[in-house]
Amino acid sequence: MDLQVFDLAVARGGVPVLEGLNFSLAEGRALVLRGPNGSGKTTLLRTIAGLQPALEGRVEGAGERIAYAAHADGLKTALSVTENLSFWAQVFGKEDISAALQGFDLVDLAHRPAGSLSAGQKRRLGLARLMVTGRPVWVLDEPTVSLDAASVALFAEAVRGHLAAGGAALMATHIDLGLDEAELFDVGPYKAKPRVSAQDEAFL
Ligand SMILES: Nc1ncnc2c1ncn2[C@@H]1O[C@H](COP(=O)(O)OP(=O)(O)OP(=O)(O)O)[C@@H](O)[C@H]1O
Repeated sequence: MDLQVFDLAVARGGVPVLEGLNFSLAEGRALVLRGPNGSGKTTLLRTIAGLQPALEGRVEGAGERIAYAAHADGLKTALSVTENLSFWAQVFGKEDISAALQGFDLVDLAHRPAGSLSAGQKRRLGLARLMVTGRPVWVLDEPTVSLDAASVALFAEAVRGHLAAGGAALMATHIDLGLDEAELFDVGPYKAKPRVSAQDEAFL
């Protein structure tokens, strides 16, 4: 099932930021949102993830098919790496966390409390959670923040594996992930519709 966006308009803080968006994302495909700071990528991803309502239009193939990773890591600091992943696996009705531990090079950190990890290690753990959700559509907001080059490569490999298994990924990122198979989607600035007063209307 494709993720599909039809004539979508999204707003942040009550202010429209993007409109007229149409795209679809098929199984096995990745789509990278590009656009300058403040152009509305986060707002779009939040809307697709169901965290805020659309202003106009609709999204299909989302809902419970989505695993969303945002700027906030959402980790439980007192729990170990293993406990964090097991907790999330349970939430999604899964058990096996070994692929996630290995995929994000967390085996040697397995017993460390999440709160004691470095920024990049925390980010790796946050992204590893995607792998234990079993959800097919990964929606990722700036997934590589704090990651070094080796960790970016691990992340790209995890996305590749997800796509190969029939998953899909929609992400906003300013860096080149080296995912040649990813398509690009440029989000443009919102163009406010001209306001026409009743007086002007008389002349139209
Ligand atoms: N909580 C908020 N309340 C009001 N306006 C907000 C809020 N968060 C963001 N905005 C504004 O909404 C617009 C879109 O922001 P958004 O975070 O979606 O952009 P972005 O493309 O993800 O930016 P970046 O590349 O910097 O992460 C910006 O003008 C921003 O200032």
